[in-house]
Amino acid sequence: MWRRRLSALLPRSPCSSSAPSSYQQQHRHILLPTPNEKPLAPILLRLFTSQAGSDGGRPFIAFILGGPGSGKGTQCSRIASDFGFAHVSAGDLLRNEITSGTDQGELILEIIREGRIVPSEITVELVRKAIESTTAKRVLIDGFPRCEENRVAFEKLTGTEPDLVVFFDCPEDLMVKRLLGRNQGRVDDNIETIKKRLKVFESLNMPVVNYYSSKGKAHRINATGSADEIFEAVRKLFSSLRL
Ligand SMILES: Nc1ncnc2c1ncn2[C@@H]1O[C@H](COP(=O)(O)OP(=O)(O)O)[C@@H](O)[C@H]1O
Ligand SMILES: O=c1ccn([C@@H]2O[C@H](COP(=O)(O)OP(=O)(O)O)[C@@H](O)[C@H]2O)c(=O)[nH]1
Ligand SMILES: [Mg+2]
Repeated sequence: MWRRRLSALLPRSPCSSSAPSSYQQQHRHILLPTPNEKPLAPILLRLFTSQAGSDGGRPFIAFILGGPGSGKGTQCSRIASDFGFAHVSAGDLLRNEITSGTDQGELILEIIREGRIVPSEITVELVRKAIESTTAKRVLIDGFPRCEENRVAFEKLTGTEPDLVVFFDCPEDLMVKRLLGRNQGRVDDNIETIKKRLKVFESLNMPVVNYYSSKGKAHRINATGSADEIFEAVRKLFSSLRL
């Protein structure tokens, strides 16, 4: 099921930026069913949980979403060590392509430098391979899908949907502050690129969160406290899963 041809499956609309409407900007939290830190659909969740991670089938898959600097990577490391998940960071997979100097590395660097979204053909393949090559029964996909086209491409290629989606909700000023203090020498952690990434987040990432919210799969976590405080909410959510 993982080996269908991706180019034939991609939807027509690419992941290009378009400005969010002022309604979307002002009401993005309302688009989520109920802002809370509890599972929105425990019954559905159990249903999916029982289908994943067993008998050589696919692992349990959790998409971890949120704006740049919302703390996805930080919380994923903690979930991985406390709940036995493999941590697949889409951004790290793309950066590995750059550092290993693959054919697509230059294109990826250019796109990341500009805060845009790498074509689905590239990212979905990297994510699929990472999921396939892990022996873990539970996998966190950190920072993917980044747009509706990514989501559709992933779901068609793999024939599967995530079992769980976590959305780290954080105000922009806090995300900017964290990114400017990240100090990892990233080409995209400068104020010009950060502004572009925030626009891309609102216009292209949020529709993915809203899509999964409408299906009762997305769980909003308030990402404003300390990393410890946020992880308390995360721990509650993951403890409630039947893994
Ligand atoms: N709750 C928090 N409070 C303060 N700083 C944080 C918190 N969570 C993460 N950070 C820091 O903010 C920066 C961005 O966090 P990171 O986990 O890389 O976010 P993301 O993967 O969403 O971009 C990092 O330097 C990280 O150490
Ligand atoms: O599925 C993905 C994940 C990342 N990126 C690119 O990689 C950058 C860094 O992503 P990462 O998730 O590492 O950034 P974070 O949100 O964690 O700061 C993004 O801005 C995009 O340019 C992408 O195109 N598709
Ligand atoms: Mg990250």
